[in-house]
Amino acid sequence: MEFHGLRALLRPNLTSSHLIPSLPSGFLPSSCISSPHVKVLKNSVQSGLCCGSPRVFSTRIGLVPGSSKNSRVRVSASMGTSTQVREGVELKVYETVKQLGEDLAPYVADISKSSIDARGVFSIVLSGGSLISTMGKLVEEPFLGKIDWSQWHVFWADERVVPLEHPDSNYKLALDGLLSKVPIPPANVHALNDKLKPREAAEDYESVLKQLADKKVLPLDAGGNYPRFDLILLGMGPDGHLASLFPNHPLVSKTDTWVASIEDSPKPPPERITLTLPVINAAENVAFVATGSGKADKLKLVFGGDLPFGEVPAKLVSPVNGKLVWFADKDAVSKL
Ligand SMILES: O=C1O[C@H](COP(=O)(O)O)[C@@H](O)[C@H](O)[C@H]1O
Repeated sequence: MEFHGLRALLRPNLTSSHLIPSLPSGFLPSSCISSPHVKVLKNSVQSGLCCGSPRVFSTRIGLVPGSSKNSRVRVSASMGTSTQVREGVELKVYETVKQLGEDLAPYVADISKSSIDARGVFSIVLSGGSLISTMGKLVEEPFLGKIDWSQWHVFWADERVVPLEHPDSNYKLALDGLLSKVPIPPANVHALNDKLKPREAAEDYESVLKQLADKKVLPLDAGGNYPRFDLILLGMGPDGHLASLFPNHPLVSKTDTWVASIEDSPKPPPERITLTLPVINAAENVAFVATGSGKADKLKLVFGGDLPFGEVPAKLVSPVNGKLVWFADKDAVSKL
């Protein structure tokens, strides 16, 4: 499918207000965030005057996630800053992975609280890979005691089709690092049916989501087409993939299902299931966690100029009616 046609399909509500306005200073300053590690800068990002940091990363970009083709904006990131790249898209940069984890925990806890206050439940989608190790603070006080874990519903952005106790299982990774340490009702942890082949497993996972949509645990988006998760947490692979949506793979442009299967994943194991891109873009909140120099080349492309569709799948994440936050460490932004 041709790029603009697909983008319109993925972003049916796209209006000019979703596009980057011309920004004289190259970024949209916003009010300060009460975080020990992150400050939103006031027009001083590029000089590196804030936070006493001499190190400034910046890149001239043409098309940030979801922007219009003609938008031009400079993304700058220095240590300890939060830059509003455009309306609804924020980039937070940390000196260390530990500091990133200390900010990720209150971010998740705040969305959990506001979702439970508003709807009585919190739907959170996890990924595998390096993400889980950055979530460790959540199982410590004050978060452990403050979060209403009984209302959490946990899902996966992607899962490897292996037994749930297999070391490659994203479920096992989350169970060992997070879920076994918090009192989430087991019935609210929505894992892959590991007795099924990839295609059947994807269909089964989609039917679980649809049952939860019928029970109003998962609301649908404005068009009634896709589930609207409260929070989707994603990692980005060194090749720019997210979930199990790999560069230039046909699954990147799949829009007719909520969950899809893949049997030729370029990253082992080859058999997986994954949420499709429009489901990710229907979420209320999406956060990427990208750490390490291995992510730097692709992060530069995510915030850089136009690319052929699907070359860097992470670039296509742009919630239609939600917020996107990138949590990155200094190594990941080293090429911005
Ligand atoms: O295979 C996968 O990789 C991505 C990225 O992992 P990372 O270790 O580079 O952060 C992950 O988000 C996905 O869930 C997983 O299945």
